[in-house]
Amino acid sequence: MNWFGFGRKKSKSEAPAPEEAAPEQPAAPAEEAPAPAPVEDTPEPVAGPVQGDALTPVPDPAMAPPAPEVPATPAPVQQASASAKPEGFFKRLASGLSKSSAQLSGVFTRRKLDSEALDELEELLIAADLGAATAAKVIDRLAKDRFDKDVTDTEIRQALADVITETLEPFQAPLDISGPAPQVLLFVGVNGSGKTTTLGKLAVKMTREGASVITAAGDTFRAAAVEQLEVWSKRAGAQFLSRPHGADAAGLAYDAVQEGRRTGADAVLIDTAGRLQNKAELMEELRKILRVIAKIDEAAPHHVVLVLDGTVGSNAISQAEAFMEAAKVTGIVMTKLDGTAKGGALVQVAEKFGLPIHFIGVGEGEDDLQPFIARDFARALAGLDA
Ligand SMILES: Nc1nc2c(ncn2[C@@H]2O[C@H](COP(=O)(O)OP(=O)(O)OP(=O)(O)O)[C@@H](O)[C@H]2O)c(=O)[nH]1
Repeated sequence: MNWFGFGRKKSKSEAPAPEEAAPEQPAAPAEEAPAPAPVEDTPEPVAGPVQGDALTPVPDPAMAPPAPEVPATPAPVQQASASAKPEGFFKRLASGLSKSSAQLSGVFTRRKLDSEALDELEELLIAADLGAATAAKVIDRLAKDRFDKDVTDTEIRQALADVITETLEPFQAPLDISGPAPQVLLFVGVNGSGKTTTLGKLAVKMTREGASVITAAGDTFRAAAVEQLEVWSKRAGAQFLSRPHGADAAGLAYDAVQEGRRTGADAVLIDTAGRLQNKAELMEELRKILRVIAKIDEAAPHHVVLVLDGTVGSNAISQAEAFMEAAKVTGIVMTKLDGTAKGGALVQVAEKFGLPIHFIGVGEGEDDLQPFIARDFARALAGLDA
């Protein structure tokens, strides 16, 4: 299954190698893409003191997830591949979501489905971050079919899985990068949500499927993020672009898209900062990146992927709202579903925003980014077998 939609590996004639493409495909025409750097958007001041401020937590609660761990480098390659091989796809998903499914198992102690049992069940579903609407649907379904009857644990889990599947199926969508090359993907989200890791994992998946990929370390304020992306890019065999610490991220994004055109790359993946001095500044930086990229290709970025931290539960909604306004988000990846009992929040996010869900993260390794399949997610969340 190809989850990127860019089809088979391109032949040389379809996707010229960098050396072949360069002379024929210079930078875009001057009126479309002013060279050498974006002109209207002057680089932001990046004086030394900014560094300290840039790392200061944002006061807005919607923008600040609870103290994420952000190591300087991604998980070692050996760890990633060792954890990837032995288990099947569903087993890995189920083990990733085990904390969330365990959270729901407190539900299934009663045998007779009377009003009290239904109320208790509803409360537990809401506490598991599934949201009131989904909880009510599960309760309605059970009440309709099984009220005052004995129910088994499996029957309740099945009803839950069915409702979640029906709710999420419309949002199951591969990341389609089959459009004109280079497809430009911008990764946005609060700091620590997993943007850099997700971008790295995607770069690995894409290059494995035969795509030529450029990565751009647009989080120029966090040195570790740049190093982290460089490691992932080497692992993926992707071309990596960065700029000195504190440099203008929009300028880097511009260069990356130009480079993608010049080399005939399939995809340009641009990381962004999750935290600047404040939320307004972060959003302005994102808008600036969008403006600058559009000077080269008005259809770019083709995808704005919002990376949400699954461990924050329903707070993911307020995080998403902030980015929705500034960045015209086109799809969602929810990460860290392995480390949380709040995986049910994905259902709320989907219902609220109605955006495609491309992938979910169930670990730090390169194979821990799984295509989002509603039925599998629902069954794993409900603690059922594949
Ligand atoms: N357990 C687990 N950890 C993850 C997952 N995705 C990312 N992480 C970890 O979460 C931490 C933060 O990830 P990053 O990719 O650095 O987050 P970021 O959004 O780029 O952060 P900033 O650069 O500060 O904006 C790292 O330790 C990642 O390894 C996941 O699906 N599961």
